[in-house]
Amino acid sequence: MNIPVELPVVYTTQILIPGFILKIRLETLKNSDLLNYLYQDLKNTESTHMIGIIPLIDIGKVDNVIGTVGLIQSVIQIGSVSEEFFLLVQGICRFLLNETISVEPLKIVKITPIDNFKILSGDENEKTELKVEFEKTLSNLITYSEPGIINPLINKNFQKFLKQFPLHLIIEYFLKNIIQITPSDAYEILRATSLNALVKFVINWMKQKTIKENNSSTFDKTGLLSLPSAVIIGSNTDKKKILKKHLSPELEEIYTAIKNSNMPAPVYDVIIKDFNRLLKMNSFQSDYSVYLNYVNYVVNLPWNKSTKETLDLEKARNVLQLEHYGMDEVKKRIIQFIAVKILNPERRGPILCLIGPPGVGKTTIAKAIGDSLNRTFKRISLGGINNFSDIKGHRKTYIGAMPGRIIQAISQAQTNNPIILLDEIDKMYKGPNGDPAAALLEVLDPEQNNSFVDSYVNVPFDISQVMFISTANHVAGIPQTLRDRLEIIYLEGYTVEEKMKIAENYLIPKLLKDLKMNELHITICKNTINNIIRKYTCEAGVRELQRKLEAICHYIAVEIVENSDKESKNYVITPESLINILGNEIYNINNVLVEKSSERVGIAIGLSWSPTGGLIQVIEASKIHFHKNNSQLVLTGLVGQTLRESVAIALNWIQSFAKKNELDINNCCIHVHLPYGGLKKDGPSAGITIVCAIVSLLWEIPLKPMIAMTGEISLKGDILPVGGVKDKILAAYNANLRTIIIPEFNMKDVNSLPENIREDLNIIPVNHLKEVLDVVIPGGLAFLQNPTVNLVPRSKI
Ligand SMILES: Nc1ncnc2c1ncn2[C@@H]1O[C@H](COP(=O)(O)OP(=O)(O)OP(=O)(O)O)[C@@H](O)[C@H]1O
Repeated sequence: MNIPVELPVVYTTQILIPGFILKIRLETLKNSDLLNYLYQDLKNTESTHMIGIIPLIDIGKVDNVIGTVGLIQSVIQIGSVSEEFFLLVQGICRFLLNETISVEPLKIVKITPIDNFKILSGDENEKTELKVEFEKTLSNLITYSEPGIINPLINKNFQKFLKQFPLHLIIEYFLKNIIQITPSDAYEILRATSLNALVKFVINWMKQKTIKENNSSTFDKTGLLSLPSAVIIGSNTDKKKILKKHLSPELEEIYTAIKNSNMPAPVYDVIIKDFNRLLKMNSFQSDYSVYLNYVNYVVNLPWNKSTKETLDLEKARNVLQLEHYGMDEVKKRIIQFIAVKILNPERRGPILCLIGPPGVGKTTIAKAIGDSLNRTFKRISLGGINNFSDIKGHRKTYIGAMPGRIIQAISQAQTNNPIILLDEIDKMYKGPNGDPAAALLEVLDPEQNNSFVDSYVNVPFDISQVMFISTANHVAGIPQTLRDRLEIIYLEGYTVEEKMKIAENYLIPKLLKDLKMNELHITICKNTINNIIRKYTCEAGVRELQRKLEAICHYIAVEIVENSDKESKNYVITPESLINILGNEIYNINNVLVEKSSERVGIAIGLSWSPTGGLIQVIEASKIHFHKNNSQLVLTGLVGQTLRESVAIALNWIQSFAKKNELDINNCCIHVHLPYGGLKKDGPSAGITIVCAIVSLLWEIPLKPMIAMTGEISLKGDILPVGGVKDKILAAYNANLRTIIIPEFNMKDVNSLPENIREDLNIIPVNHLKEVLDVVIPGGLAFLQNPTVNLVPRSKI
């Protein structure tokens, strides 16, 4: 195929690699010139219909920019006037960008195609070494990896497989059929500009998947393993004793493992003693299995096995950038951490703690940190733990004794320097059997953790090389002593726009890959994603959104399977089709109330906070003419004690304010309701919203439209600070509310909002209820104080 030397190029978040097809989503408005060009190009049968696809991460770079020449398979437009269109592009070959020829209307560049992937380069020694390493790593992978990674047919006949096919085809087979390519892998594969580099990539991948990689490589080097010298001297007699006795295959295996374990001398002595005790026991004795399991477990801990860490800023930046949208603060901190480690590899870094609402990517970014450092990743869920032994283990003599979670994670990782994620550190609590937080203190203390003693293992194990990262939803749930050891990074919820980008570029491609669905089967329009976010989810993160997208894919899967003849059909999911797939809209009620708030009296828009992030909480007030208890207030909407008190304070303040302004409100009964009656609500921050709703009702004037508010009130009308302001502002922003009233004390929270959002908002700081009323009442405070200043027509309740 002839590759042109000049090509129009586009930058895309997803990465196209040769031999693969990619569906690219582009905005029509921004890419209208490209669209016109493509239509002309497709009409012209002589033309080759090619464009260059360059990773967005390389935008602005001039040197060493590698892209892929893509053959346009089709241009998909949904409807006649659509905000977006899709390109189906097949990756043909890599290219090196030489120079930019023009920028407008299309970016055209001069390229040099790179197409040398059939043979290895370099001298013969180099080539043989690479081949031998590939074969050895594949053999290790087959022997030690978890089942299912490699096709069983290759497992059986891998020598034949290696002989039968040339190396470049084997590599291609790996890339297309075995490796689950992540975005950062795709970038690395794209930038591998020779067969040698691709082989190295596959070797590295196989090493990561080989559970006992370090174990086998130490065997292979010399075939000999030395014991610590102190033990050799001290253990001669032990050896004799052991050799005298005939060992069962089980014990023989443990003995070999002891010899090869490379454990420190004092530990070796302890274990040999236990092993000897085992030899003296009869296998029918009740203790026998306890000692057998114990010795077996301890011996197989990764005493001297560590993964070779990659400290490469460029690679780390790419992995973090390509696998997660946004999260700049965390990414910046990780890059600093790696830079410090490059300068001083011995330095122990801080323990990062990522705090944020559910589904904002805390766990997955921690995993990406593991990938960027090439360290094994293990997650320990601490949610619900209430026992000291969960962290520190039980003594082996207990019935059903087990090591603690930390040692279990290290044992599973089979390396002494994994990244361990302590997930949900705020959800542990103290139970009758001790405080797990106290045990964690020892784990995280750099002074103590080089000789951490798990009660089950009962000998010191050095966990100082482990990198701990923790996550939590609320800082308040973390015990103070633990909090002091952590470097806290806060993650905010996402805006609708950010969620859309995450859905388009991360969640949908990942889902289709996980479900092994062909990306060509399904097209989810931008408007559809927007509708799902607004009407079917109510969250700060993207977990619910991910579930809804998954539900759509499952729905299409049934269609594809039931109508196998339609397999090549592209299912387009439009906003209208959502009702069939996801059912009725779930979260639109609040939006309706928000929109109606400007037409009716007695409605104010408040902001509340829940563990899932900020929420819009409309508050309604209406008059009822009598109530059976002669009380002045009816309060509904599953409200708690603090909220109840806020309403009482609000009424009290309004009474004195009304009196001063000669309005008699003593003879009416007011009903205050907080919609979503099924959800419990509490807290003091609804104070100002309640006052505004009741004032609007009593003075019979609708509030100015689309103003959201939060703030606690005192009896004298002062506004007190509240919590969760950042999340609340984000919720207001996502609901298209751009004017937000907050307590002046909380203005510091506004600084940590992303700049583009801050600029788009009109945030009004207030100190007193009168300032609030001056903002929300048409005509301002003057209207309330002198109702004859009738600026707007009064409406009826
Ligand atoms: N910025 C982002 N870019 C790409 N994907 C994201 C981003 N944020 C979240 N996700 C995706 O959302 C899903 C949920 O993320 P994750 O499980 O890491 O959330 P979490 O913050 O750890 O939640 P929890 O507090 O409930 O444990 C994952 O599939 C993750 O990949």
